[in-house]
Order: sequence, then C-alpha cells, then structure tokens
Amino acid sequence: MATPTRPAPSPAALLIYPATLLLGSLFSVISPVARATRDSSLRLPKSAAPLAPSLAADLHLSENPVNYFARKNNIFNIYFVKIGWLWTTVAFVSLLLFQPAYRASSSLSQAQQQTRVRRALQAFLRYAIATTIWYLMTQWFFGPAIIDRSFLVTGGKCEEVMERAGKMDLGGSPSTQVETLFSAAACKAAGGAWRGGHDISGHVFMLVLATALLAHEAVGAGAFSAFSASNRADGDSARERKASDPVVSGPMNEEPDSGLARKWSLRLVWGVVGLGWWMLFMTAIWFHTWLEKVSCS
Ligand SMILES: CCCCCCCCCCCCCCCC(=O)SCCNC(=O)CCNC(=O)[C@H](O)C(C)(C)COP(=O)(O)OP(=O)(O)OC[C@H]1O[C@@H](n2cnc3c(N)ncnc32)[C@H](O)[C@@H]1OP(=O)(O)O
Repeated sequence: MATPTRPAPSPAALLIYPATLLLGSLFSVISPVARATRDSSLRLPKSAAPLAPSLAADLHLSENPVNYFARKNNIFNIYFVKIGWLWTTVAFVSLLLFQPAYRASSSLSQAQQQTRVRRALQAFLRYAIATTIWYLMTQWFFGPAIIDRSFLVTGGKCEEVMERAGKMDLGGSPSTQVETLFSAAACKAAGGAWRGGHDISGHVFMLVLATALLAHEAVGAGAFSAFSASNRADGDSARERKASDPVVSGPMNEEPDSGLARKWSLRLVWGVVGLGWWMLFMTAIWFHTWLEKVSCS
C-alpha cells in the first residue's frame, strides 16, 4: 500500500500577499478618506515617536479625524507589529513545544522520537533563517539595516538633522557617527525626517515573512495531527513505521492532556497570522507608496 504523504502548503497560497497589497492599494485610491489621509501625512513633517507610549495615549482616539488604523499610535501597531518578531517567536515556540509533530515523548519508540527531534530541528532551522533575514533587513547589517541602506542609496537622507550634524558631538569614531545618523530609527529619534529615498516598507516585509513562516509551520503541524488522528480511527496504530517516514511515524501514543495545549498553540499561531494579515492590509491602505509596498513582498 502506498504511504500517504503529509499535505504541504501550496506555494499558490503565497498569492494572498500580492492580492492583499493590490486590494489595499486600490482601496486607498478609491476611498476619499484614505486619499486625504495619505496626502496630508505626506505633507506633514514626521514627529519623533514617543519613547514610552502609554496605554491611555494609545487609546486617545480623537487626535486625528481619520480611521483608527491610519494612526501610527494605534494599539495594534505599538503592541503587535512594532514587537512583531517577539510575537512570531512566542507563537513558533508554542508550536515546537505542543504540536505532536515536533514533540518527543517517552511513550514513543526510539525511531519515532528521532523523527520528531529531526523534524523539530528542521523547523528551528527555518525559524533561525527567517530570523536572520528579518534582522539583517530591518535591524542591523554591519551598521544600518539593509532597508535603511537601500533608502540612502536611492537618495534619501535624514533631513533637518543633517544640517545640525556638523555641530553635533555624537562621540565615537566617524563610522559610528555615520551609523547613528543613517538609520531610520536614529534619525526619527533625533527629531529628523527620513525623506527622499525609496523607503521600503519594514511593516510589509516583516508581516509577510512572519505570517508565511507561521502559517507554513501551522499547516504542516495541523495536518500531521489530523493525519495521525484519522490513522487512530482507522485502527492503524499498530502498524510498524520507518524512522525515515516523515508522516506516519506520528503521534500514535499522544498523552491525553496534550490535546488542550496543542489546540491553544494552533489558535495562538493562527491568531498571530490573522492579525498580521490584517495589519498588512492596513499598511497597504494607509501607508507607503505602491512601489514601496511591493518592493519588499
Ligand atoms: C548557532 C545558531 C545561530 C542561530 C542564529 C539565529 C538565532 C535564532 C534565535 C534567536 C532568538 C531571537 C529571539 C527573539 C527575537 C525577538 O523577539 S526581537 C524583540 C522584539 N522586537 C521586534 O519584534 C521588532 C519588530 N519590529 C521591526 O522589525 C520594525 O519595527 C518593523 C516592523 C520592521 C517596522 O519598521 P518601521 O521603522 O516602523 O518602518 P516602516 O514599516 O517603513 O514604517 C514607517 C512608519 O509608518 C508606520 N506604519 C507603517 N505601517 C503601519 C500600520 N499598519 N499601522 C501603523 N503605523 C504604520 C510605522 O509605525 C512607521 O512610523 P514611525 O515609527 O517611523 O513614525
């Protein structure tokens, strides 16, 4: 009998990202509110972000008469996207800890345990690669992050602060001074305006990467659980399995109390993916130009 294979997520599912950006951009063109908001935000100088935003300030909705999600200080932006990789990490770790696909247990045969450990290591490697890419693109690349460097290369600069730069005593070596001035975060923190270049959307980049990673792992782990449950129902649990078989060396002897944790870890992951998609859609409507959004997805 042919060994059934675990369904892999279809690459076609990735089309949801260009479709979301397209839909959001269309909405931003068609909606008069979105158009007015974008135009005025492009005209106004960007103010420095508060260093310690309070919850009350976040909920101060009457500040601008625009859609709540068009505000940079909306609660989902501050406590979800701005620390988005932390949420991604927590959700991912919950999968590793609680999904039978990755969990080794003493009730399993040695071959089954080895398969699960191998699968968990492969998943961690995928996470580590994604984390490294996110870090280099948005946080640090031997100085300013790749997104910041591409902004500078395309003619952007830290306006207002550049004029004061000559007078500023930033300390450290000349290269440290350049790094301090030439990152978006440092520029904004110094009260400057990050303008002029091609500003790739960090939000779009991180949200696409994080949701694709988590959805890919959750589909795989969920399908594994469903497959092993149907195997149990078929009375197939006694079948001897090969360690090399990634599918059928599954959780035949899953502990009963792990069911709740398994369910909630999947809920957490899909919650993060769902909110991530929503924030991507909001970014597509309210922020950046069309080119800035597509260039990072
Ligand atoms: C031997 C083995 C080795 C293995 C080696 C690997 C190691 C493997 C294990 C490591 C273990 C690490 C473990 C954990 C790692 C953490 O947990 S890290 C800690 C948590 N930190 C984070 O998650 C940070 C995540 N945030 C970010 O990366 C950046 O904030 C983002 C999301 C990329 C966004 O960047 P950004 O500067 O906001 O840029 P951008 O998107 O262009 O937005 C421009 C403006 O538009 C606004 N905007 C855009 N879209 C929106 C929107 N939808 N709504 C509101 N405002 C918006 C922005 O707020 C921004 O406004 P300002 O703040 O500038 O005024």
